[in-house]
Amino acid sequence: MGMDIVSEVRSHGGRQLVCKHRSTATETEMVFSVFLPPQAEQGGRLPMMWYLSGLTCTHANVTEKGEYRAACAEHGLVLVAPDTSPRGEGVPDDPEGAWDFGLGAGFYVDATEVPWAANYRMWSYVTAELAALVEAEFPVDPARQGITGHSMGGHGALTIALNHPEWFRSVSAFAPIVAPSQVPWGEKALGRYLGPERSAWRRHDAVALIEDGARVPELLVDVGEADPFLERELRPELLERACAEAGIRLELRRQPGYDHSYYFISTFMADHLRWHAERLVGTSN
Ligand SMILES: N[C@@H](CCC(=O)N[C@@H](CSC=O)C(=O)NCC(=O)O)C(=O)O
Repeated sequence: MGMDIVSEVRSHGGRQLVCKHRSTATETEMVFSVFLPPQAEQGGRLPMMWYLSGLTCTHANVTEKGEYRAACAEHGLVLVAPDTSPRGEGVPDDPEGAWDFGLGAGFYVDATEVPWAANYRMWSYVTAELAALVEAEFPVDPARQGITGHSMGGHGALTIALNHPEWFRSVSAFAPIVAPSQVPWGEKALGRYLGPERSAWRRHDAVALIEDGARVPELLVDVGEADPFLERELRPELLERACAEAGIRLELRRQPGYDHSYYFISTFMADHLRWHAERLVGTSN
């Protein structure tokens, strides 16, 4: 373990860091960002949020455009934003250079297929390696974690939480891909990373996980009604139906006029963080 701080800036009374480390999961150097709110300077361990990003993103998209720091400082939340794939020399990419697979598109799975399996291990990277590194390096309370994400990262947040509900007290998503097995982005990615046997995809598909019995108590999901990906790739109605049948409390908010961009995400970011803070802050184990 171990990491280097690449940059540090003061913001909202706290510290915005960008860090890098050598990952044993992906066998590459990985970069992530961490916001430490002002409360981190008072000692003690703080509740933390994971933000998982979408296709084409690095840690930088949400760090620069997500507008989360004021809310994190208000509520005393640490926010960690990982990259979305391994990168660097020798890491394979989509053969056609498409933006929905390969670099920037790790889909939060551990690939089993050649040539992806060597580096595309974002499930292990986020859930085990980075989680342990963050706990070792920063004043976070692992008993008070929330998770959110956008689009492919919303898929990651939902599937990680549904596989490990005991790790998270709160789960939300912005415009998530809720059923990758049933949409073009997901069929392409899961087919290539995990192979053609669709039963192996189910633990990486939020709707399939719920159909198979996975449970979280409640979910907050925002989607934009003007999102060009809504009907073909995101399909929130499938999550709505699965949650209704499973008895999961889903607050699905269809936001009129909003698209898929960080203009949408940043509009509702403070609202999500307040919702998480209500479940994370001021409570003990
Ligand atoms: N081709 C475009 C569109 C890619 C895009 O919209 N990416 C989204 C995530 S989509 C699902 O996971 C995104 O977050 N983009 C980054 C941003 O800063 O907006 C492109 O290449 O940009």
